[in-house]
Amino acid sequence: MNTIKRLEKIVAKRAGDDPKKSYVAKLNARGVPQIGKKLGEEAVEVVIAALVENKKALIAESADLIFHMIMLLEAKGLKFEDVLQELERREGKSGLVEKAERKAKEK
Ligand SMILES: N=c1c2ncn([C@@H]3O[C@H](COP(=O)(O)OP(=O)(O)OP(=O)(O)O)[C@@H](O)[C@H]3O)c2ncn1[C@@H]1O[C@H](COP(=O)(O)O)[C@@H](O)[C@H]1O
Repeated sequence: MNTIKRLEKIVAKRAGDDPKKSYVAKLNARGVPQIGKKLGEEAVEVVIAALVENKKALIAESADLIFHMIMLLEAKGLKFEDVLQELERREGKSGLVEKAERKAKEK
């Protein structure tokens, strides 16, 4: 089983545990708005690490970001696999082409 899947299992298992004993349980108990807030903070920390810190810091902040993304997806009944499927669906289509098509539809 890969790392993401193992982590998802842990997050799902811990979600309803005692908030005093588990970070996942504690944040999960605060609901989607707080998980989302934390995710946003971690995204900012990734950008700061990329701009002014070293590669080790960027890796650590990226891990925090992905971990909290997994928590948010779990809270919404989704899996990382759902995101991977969307990325796979987009494979082979340039972002520039996709945007042009979307803009044309909006007209
Ligand atoms: N991968 C992670 C993981 N990554 C990051 N974090 C926590 O996410 C938080 C990141 O927030 P910050 O960097 O802002 O640090 P903070 O201490 O919260 O800072 P402030 O909020 O005080 O500003 C820290 O508390 C980290 O410990 C994680 N907590 C848990 N996991 C995984 O989840 C499992 C279950 O954890 P528990 O639920 O705590 O048992 C663990 O075994 C790990 O596998």
